[in-house]
Amino acid sequence: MTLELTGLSTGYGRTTVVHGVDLTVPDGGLTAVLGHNGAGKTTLLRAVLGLLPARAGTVRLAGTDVTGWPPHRRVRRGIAYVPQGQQSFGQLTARENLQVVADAYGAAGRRRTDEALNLFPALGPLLGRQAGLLSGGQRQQLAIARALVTGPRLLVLDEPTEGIQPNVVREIYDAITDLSSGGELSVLLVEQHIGYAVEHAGEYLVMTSGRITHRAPGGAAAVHDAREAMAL
Ligand SMILES: Nc1ncnc2c1ncn2[C@@H]1O[C@H](COP(=O)(O)OP(=O)(O)OP(=O)(O)O)[C@@H](O)[C@H]1O
Repeated sequence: MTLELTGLSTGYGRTTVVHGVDLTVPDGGLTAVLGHNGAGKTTLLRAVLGLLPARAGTVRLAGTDVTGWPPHRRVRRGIAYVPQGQQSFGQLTARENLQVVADAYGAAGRRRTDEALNLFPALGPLLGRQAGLLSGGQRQQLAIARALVTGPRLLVLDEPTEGIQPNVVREIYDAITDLSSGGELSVLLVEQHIGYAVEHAGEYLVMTSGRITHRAPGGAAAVHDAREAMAL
């Protein structure tokens, strides 16, 4: 599902944090937003989800202007959001974390649970373990798997590899790439760590102090330029 932001501004109280952002995630595409701490990346995602109102500009999903829509309506339209910090229900097992979502979707939920577990095979042996006892990387995989059980058409990921060891980062990116290359799911990704994100992105954007200061096609050859743009 395409996402198009035009001139999007948002913020908190009297402070505008995100200024006039133009961004597109094409159908089945992966767009990455890079930026240092405090650049406004999470704030941008909150406006995409409708958790913060737009102060200017528009948010379009599959061509529909959803700028005034509340979050639950956007979710019904097909957005799934995985916030920063590998959140899960810590007291529940990994299996129960998936089930609470799957139950709302009946047979489709069960089928999508199986698909998500195929995508993250490391979770299989851990299903009986309390989510709070999983490692950060395992919890992140569980959080993405749970989002997938909703059957999204646009997956919004906030720093999915923060604090996660490199081999697990690779597993997570392999899964994300599998998903977006299937053509049915679009991905909007926020990252501080550049390598994998730029390599896998169709387009990447650098955000500095709430503004997009650089944008270019992604790919392995683009990683060097992205690092330079981030260093400016
Ligand atoms: N709930 C809030 N109320 C007021 N200001 C906030 C709130 N959340 C974030 N901010 C401010 O908005 C600015 C952007 O924060 P944001 O979390 O969007 O940055 P970020 O690029 O996602 O950073 P990080 O990479 O550290 O997560 C910061 O100056 C931050 O202090």
